[in-house]
Amino acid sequence: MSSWSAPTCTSGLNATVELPGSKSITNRALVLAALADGPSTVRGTLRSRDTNLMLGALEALGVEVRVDPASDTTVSLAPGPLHGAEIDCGLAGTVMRFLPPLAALAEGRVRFDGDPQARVRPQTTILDALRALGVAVTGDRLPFVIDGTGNVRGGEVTIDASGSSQFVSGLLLSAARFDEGLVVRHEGPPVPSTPHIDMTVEMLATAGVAVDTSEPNVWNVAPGPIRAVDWTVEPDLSNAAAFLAAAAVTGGVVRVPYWPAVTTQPGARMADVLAAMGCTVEHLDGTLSVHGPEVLKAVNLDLRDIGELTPTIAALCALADGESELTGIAHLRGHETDRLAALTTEITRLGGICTETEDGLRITGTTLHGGTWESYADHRMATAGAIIGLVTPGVVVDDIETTSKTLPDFPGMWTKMIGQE
Ligand SMILES: O=C(O)C1=C[C@@H](OP(=O)(O)O)[C@@H](O)[C@H](O)C1
Ligand SMILES: C=C(OP(=O)(O)O)C(=O)O
Repeated sequence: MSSWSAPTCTSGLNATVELPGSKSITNRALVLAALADGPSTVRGTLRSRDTNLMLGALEALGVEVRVDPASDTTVSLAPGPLHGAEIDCGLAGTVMRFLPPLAALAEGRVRFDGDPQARVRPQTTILDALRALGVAVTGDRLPFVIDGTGNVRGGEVTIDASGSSQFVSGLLLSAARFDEGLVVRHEGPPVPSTPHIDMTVEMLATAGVAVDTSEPNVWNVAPGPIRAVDWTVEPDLSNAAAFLAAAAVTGGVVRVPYWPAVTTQPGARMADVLAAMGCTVEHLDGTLSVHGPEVLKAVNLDLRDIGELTPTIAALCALADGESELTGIAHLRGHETDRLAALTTEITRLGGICTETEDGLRITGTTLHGGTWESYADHRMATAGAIIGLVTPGVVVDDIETTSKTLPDFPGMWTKMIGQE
């Protein structure tokens, strides 16, 4: 774990940054390939800790994984009979929530564990759902065990998915392979990150699985095969958000090529957030360009749909002119770390003004000073520290390596962005 002196850049930023593949799309494509009716290829695969853990888990469960020797982002998967395995989830929500339903389709004992911080992330909802469907589950959080019998009855299940959209996505991804398919009903406070559920439904449709979403908060998946697909993964727009934020705080320009015209990725909404904060945003010929303003404007935003962008947006608010209010994000207390507490502590440590509310943050922009910015093993906390450090001399981000959860070389990309004219 090393300390990283965040580089400063107060003027002249003018860079084009190409992002690797989306974590969320990659890990869905890998799961669907593992359950498909034939071999699939995933192109543009993100190769980061979260996606490598997914690949390792699927291989351990009996899927044949072949990485193209000419390009490690091209990965072919051939499904085989699923069997018992030991699965390391690391700190990846997508691994700990997407794989238990798939493990229930394996024949044998599947043991799940992960990082110490993963052991406190919410997990019970999906394990109780599997129990209700007749699956043998031991434990409520990591570590837990699933004794798969090779098939799952399916039917209907009611869950409270207000803690994470991944409970819904995890069930839907495997549901077509359950004997009776599955109807998932949500009852409780609103489900967060619904664009991620749209992503699941859209990718299932591409694989020939129709999900009936005509009733709000109900997802109905008929039983049937999951078709093998050759997937091409879009660039990760939530990771792009941190680089675009660099333009916003420095008054410079950052361009991200291959920005999809239409996407379910919540990161695409960063364009609107940046525009609301006073940036000039242009989407032309597949490239998104952001030109930062002289003074960043404070904002009042409901981030329930796009919660994973919060650390990036909070960093901008800490440097904006006035008081910002970010709401709809109580569930961030169950992310990689308690992000509301972590952001409040770190912004305050650098002289900022940030308080936690019941479901979000209130941040008043001010001039910050240097100091240590703790990452809490959270990739997006680390990148938030880098954003503040661009215009605040003396910011030292601890454990910058934690960015490898979803980006293979964040420090290299960041330095290159600053040096590029
Ligand atoms: O399904 C996914 O790929 C994700 C769903 C969201 O989780 P929550 O609903 O827990 O916020 C998001 O924050 C996470 O980064 C990725
Ligand atoms: C919440 C996040 O990750 P995970 O997939 O581990 O939930 C995130 O990447 O911001």
